[in-house]
Amino acid sequence: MKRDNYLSWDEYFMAVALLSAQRSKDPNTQVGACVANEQNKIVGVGYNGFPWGCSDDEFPWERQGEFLQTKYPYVCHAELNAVLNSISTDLKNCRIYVGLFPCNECTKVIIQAGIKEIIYLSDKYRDTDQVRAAKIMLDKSPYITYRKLETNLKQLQISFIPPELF
Ligand SMILES: O=c1ccn([C@H]2C[C@H](O)[C@@H](COP(=O)(O)O)O2)c(=O)[nH]1
Ligand SMILES: [Zn+2]
Repeated sequence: MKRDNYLSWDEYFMAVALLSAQRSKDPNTQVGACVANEQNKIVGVGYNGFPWGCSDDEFPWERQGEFLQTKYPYVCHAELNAVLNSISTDLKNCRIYVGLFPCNECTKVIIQAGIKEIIYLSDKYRDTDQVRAAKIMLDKSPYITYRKLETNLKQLQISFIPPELF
């Protein structure tokens, strides 16, 4: 008989997004994104980080202070990276799984890429103008929907210890 406690597709893709977020060097918010196509194949993943060649050790991770001395003008958002890292430029009918509700800039990228659904976990910035603007666009566009991930999972444990050593 097959196992019954396997991950659903939604849980699996969100777990990939959350695992990708673990690559982020952002000390405050680590965001991951995973794009899946209609065949449930992963076609792109990404996390928030500085652009290629911009050193994690040289660029600022500060949140406050003079704008150019903060991370905000430099960091590439997870969703942008997932779309840019994808194997195709046409993501029509794909879904994007994100740990954090996308900002307005990422939302524009997601809509323009042809992605049809956003599945998110946290909406911690719901009261910001960026997320409000994102939702205004999403609510107007007939081509895309969004929903919060429904799951009973609280956490997922991954062990690097081979089962025979338990
Ligand atoms: O749509 C989004 C919004 C934000 N991010 C990234 C950008 C930053 O690295 C962090 C947010 O930092 P705070 O310290 O929480 O302001 O999240 C993203 O990847 N996608
Ligand atoms: Zn964004």
